[in-house]
Amino acid sequence: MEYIKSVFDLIFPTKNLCYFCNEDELKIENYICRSCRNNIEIVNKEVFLDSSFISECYYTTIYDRFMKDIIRRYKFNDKSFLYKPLGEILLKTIYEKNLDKKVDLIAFVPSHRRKEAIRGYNQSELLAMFVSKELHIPLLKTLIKSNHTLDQHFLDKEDRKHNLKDVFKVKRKEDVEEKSILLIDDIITSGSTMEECAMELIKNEAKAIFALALTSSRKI
Ligand SMILES: O=P(O)(O)OC[C@H]1O[C@@H](O)[C@H](O)[C@@H]1O
Repeated sequence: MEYIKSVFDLIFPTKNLCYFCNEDELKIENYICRSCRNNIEIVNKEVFLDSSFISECYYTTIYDRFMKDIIRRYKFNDKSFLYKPLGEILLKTIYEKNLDKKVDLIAFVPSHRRKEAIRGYNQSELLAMFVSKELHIPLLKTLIKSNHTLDQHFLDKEDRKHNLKDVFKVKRKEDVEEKSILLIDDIITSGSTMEECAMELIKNEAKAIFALALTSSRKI
């Protein structure tokens, strides 16, 4: 029996490892341990953006020190594999708000190809891919970021709007026409990123945009 367990551990070395804290634990659920699960405050909250392009906008967890650290590691410390537990977390809001019943496509906030080349991945695309696979709803890849811009987190609210003006483009209008789309990002702060993406999708005759982020540092 011990022998079989050792062989199993060799084949699946990360089976009981928490993706967040790396501890070895038996009660791993959705890739994370009980203690890390307890540290995440799921709120499934609606954000009111005063937008003519977004029908509903939500975030899943409170932006506390724990979440801030997880997102920092996911985006800046090469921990792309965190898309799995974070994708599971997003699904909670999707089911709670019935977003899976409301949309035809899953989209993500694109990053500029230069930024993606440096980071090696787009964190929002990985989340959207995970959600698309779980829900069996097609992934939309037609929204692109055509210019390299300053990172939003260096800017104040007013500059965040101007920074992204006209940078998102739909490559093929026929991909979005008459479609209801779930747009995914990691974090909402001012809401400008979601708004600019949604505007481009609606300009290309998408039917409705539902926005969802893991968390929000916006004061509402
Ligand atoms: O546009 P706002 O909501 O202010 O800022 C959020 C964006 O800023 C980036 O760091 C995040 O990845 C997200 O795309």
